[in-house]
Amino acid sequence: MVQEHIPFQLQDYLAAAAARLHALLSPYATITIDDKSSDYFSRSEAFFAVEAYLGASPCAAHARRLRADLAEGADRMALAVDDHEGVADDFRGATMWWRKTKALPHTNVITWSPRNAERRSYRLTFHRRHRALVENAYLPHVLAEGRAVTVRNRQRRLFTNNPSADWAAYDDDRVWSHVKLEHPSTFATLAMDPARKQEIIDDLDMFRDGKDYYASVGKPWKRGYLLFGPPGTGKSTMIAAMANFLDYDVYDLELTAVKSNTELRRLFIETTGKSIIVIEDIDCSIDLTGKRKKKKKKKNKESDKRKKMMPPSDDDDEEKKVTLSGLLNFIDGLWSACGGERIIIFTTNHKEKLDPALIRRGRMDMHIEMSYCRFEAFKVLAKNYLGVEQHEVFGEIRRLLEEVDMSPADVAENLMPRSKTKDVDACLGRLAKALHEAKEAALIKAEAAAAGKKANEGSDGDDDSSSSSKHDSDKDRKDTKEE
Ligand SMILES: Nc1ncnc2c1ncn2[C@@H]1O[C@H](COP(=O)(O)OP(=O)(O)OP(=O)(O)O)[C@@H](O)[C@H]1O
Repeated sequence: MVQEHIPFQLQDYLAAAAARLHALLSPYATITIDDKSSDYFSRSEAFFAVEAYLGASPCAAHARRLRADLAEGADRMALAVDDHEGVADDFRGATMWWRKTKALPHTNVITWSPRNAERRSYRLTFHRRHRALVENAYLPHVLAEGRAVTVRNRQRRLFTNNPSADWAAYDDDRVWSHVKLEHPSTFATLAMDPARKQEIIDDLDMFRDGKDYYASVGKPWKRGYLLFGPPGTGKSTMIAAMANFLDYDVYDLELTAVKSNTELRRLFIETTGKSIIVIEDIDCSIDLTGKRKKKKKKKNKESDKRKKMMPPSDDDDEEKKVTLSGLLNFIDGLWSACGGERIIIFTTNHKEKLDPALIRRGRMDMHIEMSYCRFEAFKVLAKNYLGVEQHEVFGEIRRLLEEVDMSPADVAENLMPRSKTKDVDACLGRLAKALHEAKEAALIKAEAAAAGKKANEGSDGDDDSSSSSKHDSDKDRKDTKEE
């Protein structure tokens, strides 16, 4: 055992002596960037930034040996300099030499994972007189460019939660599955009031660049948005536009598949930064009447006793279910513990059904109403679907959209060309016709409702008499009984 150590110690000693001698004589300096960060277990961000920078830099064109890798979900291969290959990069008249090295560990070191068996690093060599340039300008430039390349190559993902019963079926106990996020919606194609749209874009911009601001005011770096409005007004479309704008992943949380607050916690912990967590139709996903249920439970002591004698099951254990308070806890506390840069979005068609605690500012910071299509929103759709910004029927459509509530989804469907030869007149005419029909239908409905109300008022009077006659007959029966 001792004998085995000697050659390595000697090797290390000789290597260190040679390095000292080289440093004394050579006019060059070197900087080494390892693939493991100082805690050894996590990946070094600097290493991957250098890798991405060199792979995309024109200097890589001179490298003879490159490595291609297809990152998970990426569209095209990313190139990187291969092991033991060197490239020269020119920066403000100074030459920077990069070499990628790979070191095998000493054979008597036991590694816990094959991935840790090899250590790679990039070694940067430069003339000593460029030391300040390298430290103050070149390395920050490599880091910024490398990060930008990584973001450009990154394929965004749409995650959905696996039912907990399936978690054990995956090797790595995966709680989320994902597909590529390819929704084409952007703020340019989103039809809504332009001023409101700009407000949302500014808010997202502020959030994305607000790391230091959030830290300075002592708030976790997260933001909540509540999207509410009738069906087809673009709530899901807005989420996709936000994700595309921010370049974030989306976690679509199906709350009805989550059995307990514990599972909910696990799902949240496993989300990553730069992501949007979405709970659609929140009013249908969770029982917002937790308090009332508890009261009911207290009253029902008999059934509780019976339940205790049965084997425990998740289904009938109220405490184990996802509760409003579980959700509130998660929003408030948990994610400050699992890193920042997360957005949470709730959508609902019925804002009034939501518990005020769930949507108060601080939890849902911005409430965004997605409403029926008005003229400004229509203009966006007309431009997107038909490429027109002006037309003689615009005036008529404007008037109708002020009188009729039609969702952007319905307007878009009417504007959609039915053949490859885009017949603008036909599409706009179809929309105008649909709006006229909707207006008429609304009138008829209003008239029917008014007539119904009138009839009700009339029959209310009758009802009174019937209830009084019912009362009389009840009284008669009672009297008969007493007799
Ligand atoms: N504001 C909008 N801008 C552009 N397109 C829209 C808009 N609203 C709806 N659409 C179109 O209608 C379709 C349906 O809209 P979306 O699913 O976003 O509505 P939603 O409000 O989420 O509906 P639901 O409440 O039923 O889930 C979208 O695919 C899109 O083509």
